[in-house]
Amino acid sequence: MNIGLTGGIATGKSTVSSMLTTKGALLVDADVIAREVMLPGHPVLAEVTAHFGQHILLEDGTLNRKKLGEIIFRDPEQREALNRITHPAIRQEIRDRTEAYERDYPDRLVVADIPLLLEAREQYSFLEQIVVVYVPRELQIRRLMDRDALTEGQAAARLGSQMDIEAKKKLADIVIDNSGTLDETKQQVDKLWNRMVRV
Ligand SMILES: CC(C)(COP(=O)(O)OP(=O)(O)OC[C@H]1O[C@@H](n2cnc3c(N)ncnc32)[C@H](O)[C@@H]1O)[C@@H](O)C(=O)NCCC(=O)NCCS
Ligand SMILES: Nc1ncnc2c1ncn2[C@@H]1O[C@H](COP(=O)(O)OP(=O)(O)OP(=O)(O)O)[C@@H](O)[C@H]1O
Repeated sequence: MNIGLTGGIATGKSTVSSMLTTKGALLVDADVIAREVMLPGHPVLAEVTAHFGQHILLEDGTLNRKKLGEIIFRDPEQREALNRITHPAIRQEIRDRTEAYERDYPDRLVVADIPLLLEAREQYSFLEQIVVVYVPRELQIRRLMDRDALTEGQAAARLGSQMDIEAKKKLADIVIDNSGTLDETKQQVDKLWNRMVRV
């Protein structure tokens, strides 16, 4: 039993996924996997460095995330190049971990938190229900600016790197509206839980 949890940048996926894990769900987090493939020694980081150059590394050989982010959030061609290198490995790992959890824990709900799920829906056909965590664009920009101390321009560039949140909402099986209080979001999460998990 699984769900794919998605939304736009800073719409509240982590907030919702932690509410679900508190209730007993198992989490597969695409951002965590994306960080793992960028660790020194991983072949994906080697390929990224071969494409972008040594200057995207810090002196200790780890990825300079700020620098790579500055390149790929403003240049669509470079972003696509990065996606072509990183996404196949990230997707495979998400699928392997989701299926392993389902096999080992058949009674638990497995939540795969994947920011770019709907940008590549056909690659994620193993996910049963798509849950979109939604807030209107203006609130998304404001929360992103506050959380990551970004200017409005930087925040808008990040939003522009992803499918629009209104389009994602239309593709959802289930929508969680996170524009209210955390308590209001929690109530929707409880409802989703009761619908998915037979206790
Ligand atoms: C570019 C990188 C180094 C920037 O790192 P940084 O620490 O600043 O951001 P972080 O990794 O926390 O990502 C924050 C959010 O940005 C968005 N985002 C990240 N990469 C992308 C991308 N290629 N396209 C669109 N949005 C993206 C996601 O919503 C993500 O949740 C990093 O995001 C990265 O390695 N991206 C490539 C892998 C990827 O696509 N990850 C996202 C989904 S699996
Ligand atoms: N209902 C809410 N009310 C107020 N602030 C909220 C609410 N939900 C989330 N936030 C805040 O908004 C920001 C974005 O939330 P969160 O980090 O969960 O988003 P995300 O979708 O996981 O982001 P990313 O795409 O970058 O991984 C955080 O600073 C979080 O504390």
